[in-house]
Amino acid sequence: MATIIDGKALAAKLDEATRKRVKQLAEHGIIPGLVVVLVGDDLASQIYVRNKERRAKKMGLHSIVRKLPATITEAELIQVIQEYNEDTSIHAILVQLPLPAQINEFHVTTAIDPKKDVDGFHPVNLGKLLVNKTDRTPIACTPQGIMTMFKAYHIPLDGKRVVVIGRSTIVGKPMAALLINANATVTITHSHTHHLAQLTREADILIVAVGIAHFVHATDVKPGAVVIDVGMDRDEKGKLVGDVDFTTVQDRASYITPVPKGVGPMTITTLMAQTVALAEWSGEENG
Ligand SMILES: Nc1nc2c(c(=O)[nH]1)N[C@@H](CN(C=O)c1ccc(C(=O)N[C@@H](CCC(=O)O)C(=O)O)cc1)CN2
Repeated sequence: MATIIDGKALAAKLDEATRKRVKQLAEHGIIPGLVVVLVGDDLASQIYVRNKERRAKKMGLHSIVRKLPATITEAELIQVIQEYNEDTSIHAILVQLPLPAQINEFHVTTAIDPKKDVDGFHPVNLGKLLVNKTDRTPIACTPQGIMTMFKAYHIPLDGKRVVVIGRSTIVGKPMAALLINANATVTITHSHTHHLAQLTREADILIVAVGIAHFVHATDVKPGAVVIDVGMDRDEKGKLVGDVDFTTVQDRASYITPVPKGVGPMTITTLMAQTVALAEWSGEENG
């Protein structure tokens, strides 16, 4: 039976450390400022943004949620981002994804000042990650949160075979770069990958970010593998479930993340920590 990686408990522990850093910054008159831009009325995004706002306030951050209509043009949205690029009380800018179809995600993420890009999606920050120059560089929160889980649970990466299912900019690609930088042997797979199960069955660590409920079954997993579930799906009864069939896979894996209370809380915790880091880095530059 696998050890369940408790993302919620780990997140609470890390939040404590971040809260201490917020207090230290306050002694220097700095309150880390985070703006979350929410475009449109996607229900899941509204929930995630509300959770982020709650956590930010609990941490003592200066938190703004900027809600914009689904009909906004790309140029108007970029103008809003520029407003926050110039606002010295804001250290971190996050545009909640997905965006409405008329807006090009790349244009929007590129409009964010790389020094305020708390999501790490700006090409400058992604590029630094790729060349393993990550000092003072924000990194995509979900993959970074997963790396923190590996460290906390003493899961070795050096020389391990890792299979990532999913090639998104939010998870798959930065996850692969982080793992390569940690000397793992990484295979990224996606919807066009042939014979996927052959690959997943060879993985020491399997990271699943595909967006399909219970996509991975016990027979897809190597006995003793570490299984990380990034999915946030609904089953036929509307219950929140992951991309991994937890009930059967937990008997085969050595470690497994649940959904909820696995990777999700670590994403928000990493967002808080990175907001504080951006404020610290900006304070060092200005002081
Ligand atoms: N700009 C970004 N947009 C999106 C990101 C992102 O990292 N940056 N990631 C996802 C959504 N996401 C954060 O925005 C996110 C999703 C879920 C959770 C979470 O804590 N989930 C809970 C369950 C919540 C529930 O009950 O619905 C859990 O797993 O326990 C955190 C963050 C897409 N957009």
